Amino acid sequence: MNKENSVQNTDERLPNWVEALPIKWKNWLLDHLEAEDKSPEELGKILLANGLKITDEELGDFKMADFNLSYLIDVKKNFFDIQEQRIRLVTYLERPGMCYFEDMLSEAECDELIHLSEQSGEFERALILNDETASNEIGSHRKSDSMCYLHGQNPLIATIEQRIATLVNWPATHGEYLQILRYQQTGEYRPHVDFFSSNSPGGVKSLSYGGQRVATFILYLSDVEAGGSTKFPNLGLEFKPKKGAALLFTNIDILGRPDQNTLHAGMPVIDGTKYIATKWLRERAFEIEPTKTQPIDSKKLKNKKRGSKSKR
Ligand SMILES: O=C(O)CCC(=O)C(=O)O
Ligand SMILES: [Fe+2]
Repeated sequence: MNKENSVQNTDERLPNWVEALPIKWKNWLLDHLEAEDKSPEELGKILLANGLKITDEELGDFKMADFNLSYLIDVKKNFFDIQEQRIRLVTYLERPGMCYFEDMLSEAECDELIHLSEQSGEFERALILNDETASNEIGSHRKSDSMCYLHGQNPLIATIEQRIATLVNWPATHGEYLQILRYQQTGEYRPHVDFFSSNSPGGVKSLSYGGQRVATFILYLSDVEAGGSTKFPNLGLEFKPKKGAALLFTNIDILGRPDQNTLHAGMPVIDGTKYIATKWLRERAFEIEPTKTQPIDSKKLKNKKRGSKSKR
């Protein structure tokens, strides 16, 4: 085949990321699309495995079009050694993509994160997004306190963000600020989904900050005497909080569409206090202006930004 022609005749139905490929790789891909029974995504993976370098921005819709659990985690492996921590992959589900890890954080890290968060004096009643008004409000179906940390705000946060990023092969910048939640007795988060709807003012506003929440990563910072599990009613699955463990689940299906099967709840705490940290992975880099931030209010985040600069 004439290489020049093959480039000009690019099939309009091909995903956008094909256009971003260097000419040599693009020709290879077009040739193989004709000759083999493989999708562009499968061929794209072969290119990546063979040394193709492409920026995250260019890769954007490739990730979305081909998003599944194996994109984030090599589930053949039983453990991952990252930053002197041996993280054990205990169990996983293909669809929706879900992984349960133990020893994601050490006991000392869990204790330090709880201590730092309590000491900050920043815990406030957690808010929920009102899809219609696009504002964040107190709601009876979310009863917990929350606070959050900016990217790399202190060495512990930087370490945890980097560990998550390495584990799931997703840049730390492409995630929301790490949120800490505290549920006291009777605290709960009734069934909800974490993805945003593109049909509501609230969803559209949230999507404008870095795109969809492609996955949720929950770190369990404490054991809880009774109650407090994370329950997926459509899947018949329930995870009890275990100090240092973590749960990863994808919020979109393999075609990039929000997955209703990810409906989940933080069940009422019956005895004890439940602390978790949540990192939502976004399609793109996440950075929001202090005045637009959620759930902490603007003044606090401004002070935090000043504070974190002077401390560094
Ligand atoms: O508390 C839990 O186990 C789940 C938390 C949760 O779903 C959330 O913060 O979005
Ligand atoms: Fe959630």
